[in-house]
Amino acid sequence: MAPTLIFVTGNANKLKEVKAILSQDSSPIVIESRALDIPEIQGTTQEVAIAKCRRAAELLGGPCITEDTALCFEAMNGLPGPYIKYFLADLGHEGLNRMLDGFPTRAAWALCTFAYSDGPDSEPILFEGRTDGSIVAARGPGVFGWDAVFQPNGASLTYAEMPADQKNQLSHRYKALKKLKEYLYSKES
Ligand SMILES: O=c1nc[nH]c2c1ncn2[C@H]1C[C@H](O)[C@@H](COP(=O)(O)OP(=O)(O)OP(=O)(O)O)O1
Ligand SMILES: [Mg+2]
Repeated sequence: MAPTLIFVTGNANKLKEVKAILSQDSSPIVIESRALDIPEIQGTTQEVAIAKCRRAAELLGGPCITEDTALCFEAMNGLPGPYIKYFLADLGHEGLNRMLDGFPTRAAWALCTFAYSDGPDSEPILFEGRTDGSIVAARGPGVFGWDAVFQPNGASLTYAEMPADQKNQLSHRYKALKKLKEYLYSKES
């Protein structure tokens, strides 16, 4: 039996991608979503992910997964990282590009951290996926976050320009979800 998991997120685009990535598999994990507004602390990506998942498990009173996405600029030692949501909201695509003007590199990486908790009394476990690329002038539809300004290494398209299946085969989210899936299946057997 494929496990049913509650994915706590307020982001409809994340949910859509997670469902699409899971459906690439023959025995998919079934996701049910819950949009709870959970405050996010400051700290490393791991600290932010653990605190959010722990709180989600407390609120639900049972097992759940959460996901945190960071966008890290090499020129800034990994910042904005987990704070990218606020940088994007205030600066937009153009402002993110301008942040890197005058720096020697526009290299960046997208980092996805899934957290799994067995319930309110367990410590969340983390699964990370990273895709390296660079920050470019926006190309493609501005539907999902910073997709239009992130071009993975080796690709000629930004995340936003790629067909969904292409992004879902190389993305930070795909790589992290693969590790989570392996963990859940090994736990079952
Ligand atoms: O693949 C992605 N491609 C482009 N943009 C993305 C992606 N994944 C997350 N994003 C954006 C959403 C938010 O502006 C920030 C992450 O913040 P983050 O706290 O993880 O997401 P969120 O608050 O929207 O949803 P949640 O309720 O799951 O915390 O980067
Ligand atoms: Mg969030």
